[in-house]
Amino acid sequence: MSSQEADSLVLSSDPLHPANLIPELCRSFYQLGWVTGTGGGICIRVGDKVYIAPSGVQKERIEPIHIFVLPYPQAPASPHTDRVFLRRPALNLKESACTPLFWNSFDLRNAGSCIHTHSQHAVMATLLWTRPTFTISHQMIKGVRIAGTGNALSYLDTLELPIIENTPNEEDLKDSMAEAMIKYPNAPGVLVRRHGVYVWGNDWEKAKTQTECLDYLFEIGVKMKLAGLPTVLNE
Ligand SMILES: CSCCC(=O)C(=O)COP(=O)(O)O
Ligand SMILES: [Zn+2]
Repeated sequence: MSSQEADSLVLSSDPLHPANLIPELCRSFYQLGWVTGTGGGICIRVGDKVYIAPSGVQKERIEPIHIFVLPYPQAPASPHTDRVFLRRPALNLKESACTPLFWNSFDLRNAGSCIHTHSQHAVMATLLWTRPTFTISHQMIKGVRIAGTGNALSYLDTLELPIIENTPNEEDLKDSMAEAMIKYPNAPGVLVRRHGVYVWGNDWEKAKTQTECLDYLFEIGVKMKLAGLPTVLNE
């Protein structure tokens, strides 16, 4: 593929093209405090193409020409096997370090999008819930989907979200995230202690609304815990 053809994968006048959406969504996530200080982000998969932002850059200033495009599926990359790209930015950029974790959402949940936030609500939740899961019930948040079923969590259900331990080694985080996703098939996301959360959806809209719902529940859950209130009734 020529570099002109490769660039055409990220240049579109359609505002809903993933290469236009990722910069726009990252700007709004920055306003929410989800991608402060370069961490966090979103990837979008449309069929056999995955669109990913660069690593370690101000996420609120990304432009379409900064977006990486990878084929899906592809053999898992390791330090010894290079990742395959359909398009790389001309600048000296590297794809998001979250790429292996985003891949978990495609491989294990057939996701069309995955969001990673460093929201302080998520981080506080991982500090106040010392067990391996965050739990909350009896909240009028109707948008939380039970992964795999598409059904919404009801007022009476208890949301249980796994918390994995953070590690400086992203390969370890990939494996423990995958283990948590297998152990908690209904969970719509995975919290990472002292770090943030990964949330996925069938498409970017669902990943975004899931993340909004979960962030609301983290925030209110943290406030309830700090006020000495139980977050799960009849526990
Ligand atoms: C184990 S993933 C470590 C990277 C991370 O958590 C993060 O938020 C960095 O994101 P980037 O897209 O800037 O590589
Ligand atoms: Zn992170």
